[in-house]
Amino acid sequence: MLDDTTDIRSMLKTPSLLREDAYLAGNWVQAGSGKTFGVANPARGDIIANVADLSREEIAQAIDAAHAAQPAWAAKTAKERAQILRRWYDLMMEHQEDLAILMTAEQGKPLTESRGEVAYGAAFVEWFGEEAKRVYGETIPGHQPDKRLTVIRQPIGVAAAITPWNFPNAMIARKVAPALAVGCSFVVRPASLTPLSALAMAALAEEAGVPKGVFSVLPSTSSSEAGKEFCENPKVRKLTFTGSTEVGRILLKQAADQVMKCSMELGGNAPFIVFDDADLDAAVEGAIACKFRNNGQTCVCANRIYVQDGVYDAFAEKLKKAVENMKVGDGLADGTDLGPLIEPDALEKVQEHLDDALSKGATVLTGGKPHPLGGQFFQPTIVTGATQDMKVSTEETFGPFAPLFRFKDEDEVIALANDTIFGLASYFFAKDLSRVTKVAEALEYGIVGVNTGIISTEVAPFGGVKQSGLGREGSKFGIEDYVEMKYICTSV
Ligand SMILES: NC(=O)C1=CN([C@@H]2O[C@H](COP(=O)(O)OP(=O)(O)OC[C@H]3O[C@@H](n4cnc5c(N)ncnc54)[C@H](OP(=O)(O)O)[C@@H]3O)[C@@H](O)[C@H]2O)C=CC1
Ligand SMILES: O=C(O)[C@H](O)CS(=O)(=O)O
Repeated sequence: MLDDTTDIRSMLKTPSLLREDAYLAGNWVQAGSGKTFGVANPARGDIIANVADLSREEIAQAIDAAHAAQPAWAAKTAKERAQILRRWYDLMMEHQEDLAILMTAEQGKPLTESRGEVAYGAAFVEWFGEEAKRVYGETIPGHQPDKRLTVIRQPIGVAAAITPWNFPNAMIARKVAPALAVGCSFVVRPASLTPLSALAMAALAEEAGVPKGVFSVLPSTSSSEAGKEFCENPKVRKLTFTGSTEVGRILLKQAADQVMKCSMELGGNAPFIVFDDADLDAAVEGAIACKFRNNGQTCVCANRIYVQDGVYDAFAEKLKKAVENMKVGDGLADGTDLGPLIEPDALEKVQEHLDDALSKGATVLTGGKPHPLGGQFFQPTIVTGATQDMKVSTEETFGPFAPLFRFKDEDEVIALANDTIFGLASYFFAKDLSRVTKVAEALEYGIVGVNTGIISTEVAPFGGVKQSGLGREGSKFGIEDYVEMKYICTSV
């Protein structure tokens, strides 16, 4: 374990961005119970902050405030809301370094990735500030001479969000930005492992002029209590969740009682396919980016790597060389490519998938055990001889584990790739135009990366099919989940 416990606050240009109070109805408050919970640095093990641990009653107070503040926020013009969102974007980018340091300190990803995530999250705020001004309606030719038909789109009301630890800024920004853009109010309960990024975002939103009550960040250790309040409180009109499919199911069941509008960004199990006509160097570059971003802790990362027989050995050798060049270490240290896993359970999951693969005939090509740094560090690992009966074929590893599968032809690999309950992201590398067209159409996924391992951008619709989710986030489509369509039939 690294023993450097440099105080994170001293690393910040604006130390006040490290907030330990909750942001509730426009006020910075401690929990009424006085309870707090520790936020650990996954690389060093030390506690870097003690954050207010709100009760369900306090979460309900934030919902009341959001409900009271929403009409005035919606009554602002789209341009007025857009200007505040633009100011928020500018502030996030002005404080990018501090937000990145806070993110690496609480989540572990390398500082370079944290900087990228801050810019990615801010880009949603910028994008939806612009989209705010384009929430158009329609007129429809009347069905009778005296009828005038119009369709308008209005903000749905109070939106409530539960977000994961792996992208503690962008997963909130991807939700709060469209919500505020159209005139909704928004409350979020961030993952208890990573509340600091969310609280820093709130501090900048407050500075940007988001009115009191319109946006609340509600840290708590009882995620189930927060989820129940969000699903059962009649003032909440919309639930948006990013996290595992398992928890998504729980929330959907809870939300059913109120027939609540839900957006679900859930788990994945991405296939990454290398055909024999692929540019192998590009495929290796794509595999590194896709598999090892955030140390493999992303829902869109390659979970299964399928390589056509003719290029299997060449690809494996090239990938091995690239992986062995990656530096494992503290995300705050220069040159780190791979940080720690978020918590001990995550390391155990990687070990479990590795052990299962080895027990079923796989062979370690590189890595294959916890890293000498100890703690939550694990060696980036490649195994060959992976087969469809292994756990990694049905479960998300969420770590630096790359299993290589062989395949013979297109039909075989499409069947293998689609053989999962998930359908979020998929990737393949090939040159033949006919093959690219056919395979992209045949993959049962919400997202297909062709000759690239990174697909994430605010301008495109992000989301899954099958049990990877409901709805889309980002792009012009992302705003739909925060408006209700109203049909007006006027007799003249
Ligand atoms: N499709 C997508 O865009 C994404 C999907 N994911 C998926 O999420 C998983 C990893 O993230 P992880 O955070 O561990 O996922 P979890 O689903 O365990 O947690 C996600 C969030 O839900 C909260 N939560 C857990 N149980 C409940 C409950 N019963 N009611 C309400 N909230 C609850 C957690 O709180 P706490 O942890 O504080 O207890 C956390 O804030 C992977 O499967 C990954 O693929 C992650 C990110 C993006
Ligand atoms: O949680 C995730 O894994 C993110 O949705 C991935 S991305 O949007 O950063 O690609």
